Amino acid sequence: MSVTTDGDRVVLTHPEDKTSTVTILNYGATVISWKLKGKEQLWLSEGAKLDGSKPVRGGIPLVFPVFGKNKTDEALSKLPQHGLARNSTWEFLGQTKSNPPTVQFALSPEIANPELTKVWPFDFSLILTVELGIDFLKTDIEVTNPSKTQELKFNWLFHTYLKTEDIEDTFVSNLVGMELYDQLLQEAYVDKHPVVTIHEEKDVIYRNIDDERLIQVVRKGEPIHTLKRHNLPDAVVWNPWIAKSKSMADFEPKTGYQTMLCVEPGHVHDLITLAPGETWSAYQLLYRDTLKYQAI
Ligand SMILES: O=P(O)(O)OC[C@H]1O[C@@H](O)[C@H](O)[C@@H](O)[C@@H]1O
Repeated sequence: MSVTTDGDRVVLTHPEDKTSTVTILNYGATVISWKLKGKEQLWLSEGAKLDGSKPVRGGIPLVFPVFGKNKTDEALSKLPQHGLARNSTWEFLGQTKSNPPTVQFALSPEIANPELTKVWPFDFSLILTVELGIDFLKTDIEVTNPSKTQELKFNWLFHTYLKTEDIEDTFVSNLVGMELYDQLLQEAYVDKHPVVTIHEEKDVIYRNIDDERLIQVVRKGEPIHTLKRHNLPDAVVWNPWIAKSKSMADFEPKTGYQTMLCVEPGHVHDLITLAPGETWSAYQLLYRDTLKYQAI
């Protein structure tokens, strides 16, 4: 059986390779594990709450309708950091394909976290599609504005926590020449470094990255993760490092920053606006590839 439901979660197993699996929590429709030939690809805090009491610390939390804290849009500014998708229980719609195993989840105001839809009273329909390839994981999102009268303004971001054996031997490539906004320095500049290395807290938003750039996480010359994006022009690179890790109660072990890196594809540099009845879609594709250094 390539798809099984087990209480609060759904597990996909690839029919041609039982060691490739993905586990999705109904809460937040959060991917909490992706094993590629038995090897875990995602980082999940040992202190992550999986009971719906707070967003999952790790895996692939979903960020909608706001990235971070919005300070300008009257309604969005009332939502907590990163919005309501990751702290609402989504509806499991079922399996759409058996090979590669593919499932869908849905979220709408009728079932979203009522505390949050109260402060952000907009109609929306989200469909998340998760496809487990034998050597890839694809997460697709479709956002529809069902309203007949109101525009829908939102951000979208896949808050992907990637695993690495050692962050100090790891770099991110193919972002050279891209403009970024450094959330710690609170300034924007063009990144001229050939690769992105992590040796302190890193919290930067790369903006308007060329679609054809494959973002690669490389450890000791080996590309351990390759990220292909569609309709997601921005990417956050985040590592909390020592002090920030200590400040997050659900970030465990406290040395966990040494074995994780968030590379978060999204549309966050401005708000997407959907007219009544319009739909927007995007995907992230995580897979193994050879080294593709694109100094475009
Ligand atoms: O603790 P949260 O709400 O999951 O956010 C974690 C991090 O998420 C990142 O996307 C942000 O750029 C960081 O600023 C933030 O600290």
